[in-house]
Amino acid sequence: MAAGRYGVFHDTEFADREPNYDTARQDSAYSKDEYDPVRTDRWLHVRELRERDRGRVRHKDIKEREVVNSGYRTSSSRSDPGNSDGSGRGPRICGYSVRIMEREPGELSTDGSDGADSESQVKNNVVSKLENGTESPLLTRKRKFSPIVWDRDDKEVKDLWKSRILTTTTICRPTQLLAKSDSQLPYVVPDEDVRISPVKRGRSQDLPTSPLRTSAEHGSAENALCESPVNMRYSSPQKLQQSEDKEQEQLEDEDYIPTRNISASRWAGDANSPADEGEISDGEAVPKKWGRVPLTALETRVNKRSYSPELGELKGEGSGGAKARSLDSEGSMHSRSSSGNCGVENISEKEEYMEMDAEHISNGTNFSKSDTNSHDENYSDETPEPPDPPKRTVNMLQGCRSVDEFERLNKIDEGTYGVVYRAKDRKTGEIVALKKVKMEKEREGFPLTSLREINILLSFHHPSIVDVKEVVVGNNLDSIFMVMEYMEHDLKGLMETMKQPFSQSEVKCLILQLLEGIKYLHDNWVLHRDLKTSNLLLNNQGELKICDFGLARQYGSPLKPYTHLVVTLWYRAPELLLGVKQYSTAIDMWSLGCIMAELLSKESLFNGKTEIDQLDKIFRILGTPNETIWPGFSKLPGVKVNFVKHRYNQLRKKFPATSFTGTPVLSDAGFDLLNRLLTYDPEKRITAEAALKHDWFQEVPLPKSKEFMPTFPAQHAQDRRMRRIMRSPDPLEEQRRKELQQAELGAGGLFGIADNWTEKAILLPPVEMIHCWLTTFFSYGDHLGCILALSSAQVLKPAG
Ligand SMILES: Nc1ncnc2c1ncn2[C@@H]1O[C@H](COP(=O)(O)OP(=O)(O)OP(=O)(O)O)[C@@H](O)[C@H]1O
Repeated sequence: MAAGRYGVFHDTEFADREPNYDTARQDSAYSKDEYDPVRTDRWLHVRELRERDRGRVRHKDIKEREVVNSGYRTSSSRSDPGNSDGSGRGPRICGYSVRIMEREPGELSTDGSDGADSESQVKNNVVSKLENGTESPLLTRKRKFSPIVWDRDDKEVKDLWKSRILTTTTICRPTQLLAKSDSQLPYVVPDEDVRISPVKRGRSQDLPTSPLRTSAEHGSAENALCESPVNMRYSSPQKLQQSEDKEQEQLEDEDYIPTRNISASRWAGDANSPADEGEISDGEAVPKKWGRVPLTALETRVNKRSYSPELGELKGEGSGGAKARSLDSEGSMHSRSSSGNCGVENISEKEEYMEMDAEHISNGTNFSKSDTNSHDENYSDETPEPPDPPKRTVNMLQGCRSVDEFERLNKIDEGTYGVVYRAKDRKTGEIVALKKVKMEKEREGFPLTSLREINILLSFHHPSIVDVKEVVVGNNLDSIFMVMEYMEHDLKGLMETMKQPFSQSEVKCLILQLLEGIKYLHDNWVLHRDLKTSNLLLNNQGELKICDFGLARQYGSPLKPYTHLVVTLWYRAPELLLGVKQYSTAIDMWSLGCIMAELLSKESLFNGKTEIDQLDKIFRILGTPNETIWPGFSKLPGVKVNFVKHRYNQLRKKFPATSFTGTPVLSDAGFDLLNRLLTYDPEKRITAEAALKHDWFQEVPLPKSKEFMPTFPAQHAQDRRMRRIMRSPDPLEEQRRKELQQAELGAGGLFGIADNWTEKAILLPPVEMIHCWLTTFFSYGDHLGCILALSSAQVLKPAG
């Protein structure tokens, strides 16, 4: 038995808790030395070095991608990864040697099949693979992607960027950014020294070796492009360097932004092509679909001085970037024809583009003669201080689809950062979810939470992570929508409609998928930081997907201090509640423990009203921690008050092994997993990787296969949020409702005034809604829409 966590509590309740520590991350193959930044004589050497290293990195990236994505491509299908018969049976439960016992319908058999008629087939497909020593792709997945994440707390970043961020922001896929030629760059035109993101360059070198590091230390220009999709005004490199240094001094809670290795990104590929799935086809990934440029504002003033080293890089290797560039060449300053057809590759354009790029590379000058402030010129100059850069106006919206191409069906839900609609793609008929980024509170630009979310979701691709297909703009040109795959349910809403909680085998199916998604995130150095049942989506194919990456962020080693005000209270780890700022993946694992308990019992485990109350609720059930079970506990910032000493862990009472009273039951193995997830000491808390291998998933009842998961009536027929308000006594929800109703009064509609009215009305409790309808019913005249809107607003006021 572990000496740690529950040492002071009842022995019977804490059998063998020794955590599994052999789950250290696998660092990438990149060595530190290999990517030491080129610091001196930048522009005399940087191109040469970059080209040389580029080839080397690219080669590695492609190789890694092939390995990594070959697994994920399989798993990105609707069936489980590794399931070659497409039956959805996953390979994750491997190597069972369990007796066939009573099984729930759809429960996986001991060989990982679900016991359906194709059991033997699955056995062949899955088990033989394992016998051959081939691991599940999910288990062999290595950290690969490096999304662009705003790495400071929002407040900090905002303060820092106040003087920099324009009121408009550009959201681009990395390939789109790269695709821009010098003169095309309306986004960010960085210098070697101009770090657009609020990153401390020096600190970023503390990072473990990884593909992230590769690009972080290489050409900063391309990195900056990717790091910062925010438009900014430019000062001279020196000025910026000075201000940057100042900022560095000022910021205590500094984070780094490990920059991405673009060639490792799936966005080097085409969303439609195999490359979208991470495959490199003929050495070239074709980002047809993402040739569009999702932008938020019509016009943005940017620095004319530009440099785009990624152009040569991508072209040189013939990877997807070349085609992306040809697509994004629309609207460039080279008077390339703007076909408006974003999804069609124009070969001649591409060739022309490449020629220009070659010239650019060989001559060391910008290929646009008009771009007098080319990067090269600046830096080949003995005096690096350039004249104030001329500004230009660029149409930012070219190539971006309009939200009008979607037919709005209904509002699904409204969160803090966005309103989510169900909509239909008019062209394809596909049902999607549109998440509108809330802009009204963001006077200074694009919401950072949304930037984070878009960056991560566009970068990541995993069956357990909701897929963002593209970003589209609204008619006002100041609204941005994420087009996501549509999921029928979220687990919170679903459980509210269920009479019985999920069975153990169903919970196993859900938790396994969740663990796979979390493992993927953690392997890619991302913390979700807001895992909760309402952020877990479920479709009628039994697939679970994590959504809402607004609080997600990258982390590194050594850990940096981050804000502890993350994670919805009920799912917040004790170290966060106690003010720890250097936290890591364990915070997500705690949330997962809360989610597991909630799925089993259909009730939230710790539903505190305040942070203190939350801690109290945790301590009451798990016992009050102490130095023995959590070394360092007494020194935590929040441990100033004397907490009531609860000596016993009561968790087993909540989840007994057997029950005659309807209390949810949990086997010893299941209870062990739950305990390991809810371990106080974050160092000892189980990791996603270890949890995936936990015995609970290998004992009967086995996890249900996805296709045998129960289906539920679609929730989209009504506004999920309203339904929750009506049914849920959740005080947090109530508070949220009030805030949202306030916000609604000032919020503009998505599809015009009438729609706005609908939106407002639908948020109202029934009586008020009826009142609203009556009011508007008697309205008349040409300005009906306006009257309706006003009426609804008036009715809404008292409710707010
Ligand atoms: N792809 C999707 N398909 C269907 N429903 C979705 C989808 N994405 C989100 N939703 C619904 O919208 C709700 C809010 O979405 P999301 O959590 O992304 O917004 P948010 O503003 O970030 O919320 P929060 O306030 O929790 O941070 C979810 O709980 C879910 O019910």
